[in-house]
Amino acid sequence: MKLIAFIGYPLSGKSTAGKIAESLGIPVVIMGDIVREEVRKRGLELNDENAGKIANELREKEGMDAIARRCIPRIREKGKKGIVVVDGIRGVAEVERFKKEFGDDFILIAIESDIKNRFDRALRRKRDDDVKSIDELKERDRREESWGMKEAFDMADLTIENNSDFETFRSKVEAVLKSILKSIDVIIETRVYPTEDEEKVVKAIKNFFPDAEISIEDDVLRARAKNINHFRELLRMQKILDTARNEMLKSVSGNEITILLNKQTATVSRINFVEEDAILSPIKITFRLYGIQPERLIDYLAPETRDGRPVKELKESELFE
Ligand SMILES: Nc1ncnc2c1ncn2[C@@H]1O[C@H](COP(=O)(O)OP(=O)(O)OP(=O)(O)O)[C@@H](O)[C@H]1O
Repeated sequence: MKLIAFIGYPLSGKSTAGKIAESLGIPVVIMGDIVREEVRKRGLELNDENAGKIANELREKEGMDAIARRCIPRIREKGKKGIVVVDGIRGVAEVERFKKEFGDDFILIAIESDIKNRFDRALRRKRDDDVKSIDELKERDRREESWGMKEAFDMADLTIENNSDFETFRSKVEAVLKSILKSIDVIIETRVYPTEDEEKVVKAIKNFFPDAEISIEDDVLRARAKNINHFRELLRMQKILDTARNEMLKSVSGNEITILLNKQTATVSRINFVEEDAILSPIKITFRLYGIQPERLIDYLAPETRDGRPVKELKESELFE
């Protein structure tokens, strides 16, 4: 499952982005709910002062990532549909906790908004606890920075600007969320034996997926890629669409397609499907799909053929529409 979080200075538009996500049917876990529930559980009156106190107490007793940790079971429960937004990240410890728990499936989106725009919004919103002057807002920015907000902001995977009107913001957030909702992650894994040349194996992976981000640890190479078009091109050049189609059709499991490829031929850009290889570990490639039917990806990568030619070619835009 994918976990998305928005981070930004006060009044930048984080909750608004969460509401836009909700309007697309994406479940949202609100970190503040954890605090509010704790306030209620202790029989205290539910107000900002008590919420602040309890939040600080939880962080003091259980660590700066206390609230993030308590959110995880709820996120997993709501994440059965494949995607969840978590609203309310404040500090770097929370970002690190989610990164540790969800790895590359955690996507941090920064919302950038000028102080002047944020202050104008405070004046318009008039919530009791909203700032009354720009100096007060600067003070709040500093308080959030003391929790590591700036470091967290700098760790974001992407940034959305919110310095214009609401409709502009909505369309930007929707576009980003839709691209995450309908997406393909290529997850690659293979063993690198001490007798093998590490560089050669890395090259083999890049031959298929040039955008792969690769790491090697304890003799295991792991990589992630997004772009499948070079691989698709190779299937055509090698004229192995039928084989590829059959291999992939029999390897569908839920929202994943997993294939095994020969590592040695990969070093010369040749795609060879293999069963489990006893001597050299094959390259295991998993296409993990979000919002896309596996059969549709197979139609895109390796369409049915007649007389050696594709019966119908899908465009990339049709894959994601
Ligand atoms: N582009 C925009 N145009 C007009 N109003 C906006 C825009 N973006 C946000 N707002 C308004 O600004 C206010 C602050 O937005 P929001 O509550 O989403 O910010 P936040 O980052 O969650 O704030 P906080 O850190 O204080 O919780 C809200 O009243 C929201 O409706």
